[in-house]
Amino acid sequence: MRRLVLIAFALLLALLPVILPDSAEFYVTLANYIGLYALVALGLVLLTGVGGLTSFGQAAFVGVGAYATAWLTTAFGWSPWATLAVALAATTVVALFLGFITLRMGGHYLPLGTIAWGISLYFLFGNIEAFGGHTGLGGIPPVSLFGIALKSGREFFYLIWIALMLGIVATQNLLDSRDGRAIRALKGGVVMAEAMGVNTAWYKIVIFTVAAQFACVSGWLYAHLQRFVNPTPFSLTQGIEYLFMAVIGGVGHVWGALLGAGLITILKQWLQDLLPKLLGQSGNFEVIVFGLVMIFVLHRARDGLWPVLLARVERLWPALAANASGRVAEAERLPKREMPQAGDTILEVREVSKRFGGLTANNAVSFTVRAGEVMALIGPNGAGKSTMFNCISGVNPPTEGEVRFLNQRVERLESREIARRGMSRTFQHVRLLPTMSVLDNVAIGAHLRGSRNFVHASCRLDRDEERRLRHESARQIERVGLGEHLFDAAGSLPLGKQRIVEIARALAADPCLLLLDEPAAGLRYLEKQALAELLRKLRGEGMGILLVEHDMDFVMGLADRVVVMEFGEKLAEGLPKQIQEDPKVLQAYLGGVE
Ligand SMILES: Nc1ncnc2c1ncn2[C@@H]1O[C@H](COP(=O)(O)OP(=O)(O)OP(=O)(O)O)[C@@H](O)[C@H]1O
Repeated sequence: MRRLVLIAFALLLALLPVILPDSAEFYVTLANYIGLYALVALGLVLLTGVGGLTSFGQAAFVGVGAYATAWLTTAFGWSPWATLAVALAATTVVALFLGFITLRMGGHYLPLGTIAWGISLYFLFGNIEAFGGHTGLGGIPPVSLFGIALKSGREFFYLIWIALMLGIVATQNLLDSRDGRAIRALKGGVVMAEAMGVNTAWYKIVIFTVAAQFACVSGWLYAHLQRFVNPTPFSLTQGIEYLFMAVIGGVGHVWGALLGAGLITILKQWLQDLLPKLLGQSGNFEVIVFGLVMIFVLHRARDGLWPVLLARVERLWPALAANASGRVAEAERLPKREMPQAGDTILEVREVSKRFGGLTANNAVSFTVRAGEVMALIGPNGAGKSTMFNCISGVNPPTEGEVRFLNQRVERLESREIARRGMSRTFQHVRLLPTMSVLDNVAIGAHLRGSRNFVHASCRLDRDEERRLRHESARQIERVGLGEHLFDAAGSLPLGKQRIVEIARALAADPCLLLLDEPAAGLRYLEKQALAELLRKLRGEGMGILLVEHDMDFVMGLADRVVVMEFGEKLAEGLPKQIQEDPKVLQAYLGGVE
């Protein structure tokens, strides 16, 4: 049904310039500007809405696209299509340069950084003599398509809206892929994604560059529509307006870009006409009202208007609602990693210490884990167990000591590099992406088992691999007993089940060493038994399992060996029975447990 609505929308768009009379030229112009703005806002939906990276500087990239073509076509007589390629290349270079500098900054430094380069580029356009200074450049030739020069707004309409629709489809495809899951993890899930092997810095650069290129195409189109450019439309004010469009439309929703651009463009135009008449004097009153409307909308609909609108429409017309249950298609199994021999030492922790300022969370701790065994790390609260997990998995490297995984030192490697070698983990404080389905969350675990990149994803050339990744993820979810929750939002499950989803995610990586941080917390008796059964099975398949757990019955019934920690130090190590009888352990930790 959704497809039908889209086709109807596309038909309506295609007919618009034909059915509008000559007297309605204004509406064609308005539609052209909405299309141009929506293209920039689309980039911001990806960058800010989905990726969580706020940019006020997109107007500057619009300027790069506009000035590149204005200058090259007027000064050197280049064809506009050649300048498009150059403009995109120039934007990529500028975006990579600015991205490398600014994307490292967290918190409010990133938006400030984007403001800084937004202003710099704006003044650069105004101060380069070849660009006509603040007066600008005129005489830009029209774009020709199949020998037809697109001189009128009506002709140009098609070029703008085809570019926008292609952008929307490509962005939607991208978000619905392996790379899309990685991008969606950027907002609030960086540590988890890195531990699953995702190179988050790379994906930040990718979305930054893609958003810049959408802006550049918009600028290129703008220059050939107007046939004249000056720096004004590329100022910081316009950059802020683009951000408003994305936020008001619906930050995380691709169609929100179009809604936001449409609403803001029409509202501004309407207010510009209406307010001077109402107030009886001219002035920029629309800016004041516009600001107040923005605050009101942001207050009432934090995720923007698209989700609100969609929910309303779906209530009135239920057939339009997306099918949340979906289906996981059969697919060929992904190749499996070769497992080490059962009994081989796969992890060796040697004299590992971790200090946080004056606090020593781990002090010269050593132990090993073998393939095909369950090693439990136990100890009272604050003993340093989770810190040890972070040292081993590269999330927070040790201050001193060595961690050897599969006979190679890994203590200075990034967590994604360690994940690539076959270590996978869960977190004590569950790190799922709550609005994403259980299936999508688990598929992040399988990230390293795919190789198709964002270009393949945008063009839908990744479907075969994607089917295999989803099939494998569904298999792991079934395996941990959550088959009926495949399409539920991960955040809607009880905490105990969310922990199990984390185990499925870790298993989707096909690890040879599994690090589980309190997997049984929040589980009922039968669920714990099922979990213990699963872990025994994995052990039987040759997997090494390192387990932090407070439930002593669970640990003692499952573990092959136990390491006890207290105050950051190793207190004891041995078989569960030895540990249970060790007087030091009984006194310091187990106390009443017989
Ligand atoms: N990032 C950090 N910065 C400063 N101190 C930290 C940090 N992480 C852990 N600590 C401290 O290190 C000590 C060990 O904490 P850790 O979480 O490793 O213990 P734990 O054995 O896992 O405890 P629990 O069973 O309660 O999870 C605690 O005193 C904790 O406050």
